[in-house]
Amino acid sequence: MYTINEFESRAKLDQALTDQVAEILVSAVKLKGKASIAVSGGSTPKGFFTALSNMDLPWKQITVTLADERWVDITDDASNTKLVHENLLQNKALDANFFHIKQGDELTVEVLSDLNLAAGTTVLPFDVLILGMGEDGHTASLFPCSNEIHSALSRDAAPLLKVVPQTAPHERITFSYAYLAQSQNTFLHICGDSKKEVLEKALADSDTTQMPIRAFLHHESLATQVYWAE
Ligand SMILES: O=C(O)[C@H](O)[C@@H](O)[C@H](O)[C@H](O)COP(=O)(O)O
Repeated sequence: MYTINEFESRAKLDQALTDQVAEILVSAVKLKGKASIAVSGGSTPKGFFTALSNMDLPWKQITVTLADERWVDITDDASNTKLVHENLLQNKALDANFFHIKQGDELTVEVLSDLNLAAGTTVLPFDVLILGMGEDGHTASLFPCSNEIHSALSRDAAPLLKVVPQTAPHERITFSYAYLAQSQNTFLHICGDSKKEVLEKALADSDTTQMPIRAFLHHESLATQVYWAE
């Protein structure tokens, strides 16, 4: 299930999402002594990252990680790790912890196994998950065009998987649907009229392998909060 929140501007969306996420993270730290947030890459979240980085939160008790990553060097402009370090882990968020899902050069079975073990004990389940969405209805690196989509959407998937999209560059590592869907608070952050049309298409049908974002929108108990501005 889902709710749709529309905003007059991207700046107003960024601030509203920041306020909501900040409240959740503070409550989680008060309750558990720690909190975790998984964010997505792409061009949409930069304003949100900057706004959140300026919030006075208990950042030393908060771990930031990625819903997915391109398997490129973390100095590469395509790296989501680079994007997050340059836009979110700045200002007051400099003290936040970061869980690297890109480690080493090769995405081997051993690397995946180590990462799955580490993720299970440090960041899962996420207190906050920020999803984006591509024009093809992909989210995180759950790509409809990939050969791995069925396993990435299966309920018994491992936390982290390797995905090779056919219509987007780079090998990817992504958290699987089964683990992303355990997040305590899930937000879909999208902007622009074309993304609104993609959302309407996703809501109009249920085939999740065609549009993986549907697995979150049509989930029987997961309340995905859609934040949209033009
Ligand atoms: O690694 C990635 O690219 C993201 O995780 C991906 O899922 C992104 O959120 C969408 O492709 C939307 O990207 P834009 O915000 O650039 O439209």
